[in-house]
Amino acid sequence: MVILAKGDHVWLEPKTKEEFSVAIGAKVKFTESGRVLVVDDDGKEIWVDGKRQIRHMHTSSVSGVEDMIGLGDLNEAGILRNLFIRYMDDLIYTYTGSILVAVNPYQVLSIYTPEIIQMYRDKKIGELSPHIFAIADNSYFSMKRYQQDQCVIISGESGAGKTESTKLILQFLAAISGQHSWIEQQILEANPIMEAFGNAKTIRNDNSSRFGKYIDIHFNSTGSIEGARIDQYLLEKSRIVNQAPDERNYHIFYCMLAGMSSAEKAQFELTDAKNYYYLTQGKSLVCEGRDDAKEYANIRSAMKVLMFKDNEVVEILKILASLLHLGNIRYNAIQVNNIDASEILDIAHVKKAAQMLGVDSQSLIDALTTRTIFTRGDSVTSTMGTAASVDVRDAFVKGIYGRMFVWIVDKINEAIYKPTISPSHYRTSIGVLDIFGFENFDHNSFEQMCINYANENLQQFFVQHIFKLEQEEYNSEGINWQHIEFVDNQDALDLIAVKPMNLISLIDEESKFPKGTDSTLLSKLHQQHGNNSNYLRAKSEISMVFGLNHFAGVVFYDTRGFLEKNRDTFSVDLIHLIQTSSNAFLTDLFVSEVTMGNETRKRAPTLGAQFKKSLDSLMRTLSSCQPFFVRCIKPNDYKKPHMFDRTLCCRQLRYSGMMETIRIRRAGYPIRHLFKDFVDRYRVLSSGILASHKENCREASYKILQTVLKNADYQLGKTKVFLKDAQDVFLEQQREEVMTRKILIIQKTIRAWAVRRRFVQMRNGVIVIQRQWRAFEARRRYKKVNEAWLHATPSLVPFADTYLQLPSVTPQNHQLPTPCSWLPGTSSSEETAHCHCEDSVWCQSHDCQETIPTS
Ligand SMILES: Nc1ncnc2c1ncn2[C@@H]1O[C@H](COP(=O)(O)OP(=O)(O)OP(=O)(O)O)[C@@H](O)[C@H]1O
Repeated sequence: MVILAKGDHVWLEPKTKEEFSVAIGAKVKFTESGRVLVVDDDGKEIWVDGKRQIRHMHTSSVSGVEDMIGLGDLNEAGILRNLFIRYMDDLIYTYTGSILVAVNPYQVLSIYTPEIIQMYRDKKIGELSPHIFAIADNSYFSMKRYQQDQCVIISGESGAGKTESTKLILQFLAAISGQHSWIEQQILEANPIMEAFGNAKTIRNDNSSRFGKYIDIHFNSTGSIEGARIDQYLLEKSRIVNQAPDERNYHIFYCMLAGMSSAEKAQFELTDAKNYYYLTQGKSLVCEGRDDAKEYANIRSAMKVLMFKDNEVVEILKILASLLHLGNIRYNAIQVNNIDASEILDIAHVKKAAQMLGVDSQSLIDALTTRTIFTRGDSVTSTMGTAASVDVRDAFVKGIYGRMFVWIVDKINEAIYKPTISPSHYRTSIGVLDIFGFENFDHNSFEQMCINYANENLQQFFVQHIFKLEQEEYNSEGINWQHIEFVDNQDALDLIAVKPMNLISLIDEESKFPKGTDSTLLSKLHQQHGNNSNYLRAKSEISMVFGLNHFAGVVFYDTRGFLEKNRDTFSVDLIHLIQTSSNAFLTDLFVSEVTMGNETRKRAPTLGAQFKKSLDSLMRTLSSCQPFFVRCIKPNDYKKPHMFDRTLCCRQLRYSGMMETIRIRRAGYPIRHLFKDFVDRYRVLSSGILASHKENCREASYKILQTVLKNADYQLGKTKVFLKDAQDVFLEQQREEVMTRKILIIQKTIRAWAVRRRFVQMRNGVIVIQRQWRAFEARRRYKKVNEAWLHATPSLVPFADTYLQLPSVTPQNHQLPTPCSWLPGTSSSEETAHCHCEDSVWCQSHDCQETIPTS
């Protein structure tokens, strides 16, 4: 066990090694033989004996640092603790090199005021405390200075604060770049619209974005905003027809029903939210802290700012209303010619939906309850059971909403995107990517695979960038870095989407194959990739699951529903129905399908292919930019301030790829000290080295390294010493040993000095007491003798001459003998002092021969 003293900070290894358990920080409260009492960071008191691993905490981890690259304990535990102690002090932002880690405060902090925006203007990263504004400012500064496009990649899991961070960056850029122009206003106003149609209340986040987005802000040569462009990715469509308990559908539905006037509601034949099946499955109609009616007014005014025409808004509302009416359709199971079929009992909802969609009610009923199959030019119509009918209806609704969402984003882009006038038109941009983080749920489906594929791409991009940064530092310091290796995830990417017969292409192929099912897909995947180390087969043969070894861990995907989700199309009957629609807005949404006719399934690009295409384009854009990374961390699942769930945070840190930064640094020379700091800290290890300001620090550092590490694999750059972890640990140990020895000498000397000083004080005190006491005694005796003499002499005087041969003495001329030299008022610096009194009578009565110590 390490030697510990009260007040020492230590790392306490977890008792059991679970996936996300890491060492916790603790402070020694009490020590006794063989065990110590510590108080850990959660406030728990624990007795630790030799059985539990405990190690010293690096001084940098004790009170936290603003840039975690400077942490001596640059590992998960160190990072976690650093974030924890800062978070508890409301310091939600921390750097890891150039990466900003933002922990969601779940409270409004006064750190985003206009004054703070001004404060962060033209400041380098690290000049002020870490802040999202510092990232925004640096991207703006780099863009202007290097005339290069920039991007900020914001990632994190749901509720971690990505959308808030995106908004803050936009707010900062609008504030510092512009003159409060119309275009800035339009860009900022795009957000409420996108949030209304793409955000919803989930159990993790009351305002969860259910799509990914990339907002590219364009600047002119003077650095003013001249436009923007928004790309959206993978809207969660299943939410429109299905909500988990305590969750809501997209905000727009509730806002619309809460904010519409009665006349407007009557126009769309709408009532209250509680009356719609699509809005009530989660049994959560309201969202705490959100005023849906007020939001509706904001959305409408934002739509005005973004040039949505009144009739377009009406068409959107009409479509939304039609979806709600479609959701209320109930099916009844029946048999037609002994075949399962379904019928719609209450056709009032159908009528309302048909009216809004501009189609004939009976055609709508037919499209929702029957299916047409085309074989060799012939068509056969068959009935559908209730389950199939519900699926068709839901697919219809999802298809309409999904396309309308794309239309709305396009409409926003129409207002805010200004195409370049000529090839010589100067334009640079800052893109902000707010994208779903890595997902691994109990049940993962096709969407999770796409999301995780996107994250694999971003991880690859991130790792390459970080590695590049490392290389840049090594180059600028003149360090040889050739042998540094880093783990990249190219194999996983190859498996998912790059190499021939990759997963996405196999899924695509099977989606287009008429007899393709989820089972046939799974057996093809097994067959093709069964031997790939990144591909995992489920243990049970009947399981519909396969696993992928992602950079952040293994995820198992359930293939049930894969093909249907990937096809992302709906029945030919519905396409035909739309073709007949008098609602131009609706037919416009389906223009590509309508022109494709019966070939939809074969020719329409699948969801996987679309996603891959847009992701490839995104990656190309990002690759041409100078990137900044913001990793948002959700501190707890309860949306509460000052609550830090270590396991949850550890998982996010691992998934965020931050550990990869650490791994890359570890592969090289992770520990760097400026020469000056190195000399000041380790000069005790080599004799004859003075304080840094009196030395040539590079030479002094080399001398120290030679003394302690001899010719080990360390390097000296131009300004820093580059060390391996183990070397740093060894140096620290050596320093501790030397310091312990020196401290012992200092302690010994100080203790001896203190004891000696106390002894001398006491001895001097004793002498004073002795002296005073003896003086007092002497004076008392003298007085007694004197009095006795005075009494005795008058009675003896008459007989003096006759009987006694005494000198003639009278009371009048009587003189006292002189006191001894050691009486008060006399002093001597000699070792011993003797009485020098000449009066023998007096001296004998005072033991004048006694030796008196004087020091
Ligand atoms: N910097 C912040 N200051 C105050 N509150 C914040 C901050 N960041 C996030 N929050 C709070 O956390 C909530 C969730 O944040 P946000 O919507 O940005 O998460 P997200 O990562 O975008 O989630 P999702 O992926 O579900 O969209 C916000 O509604 C807000 O209440």
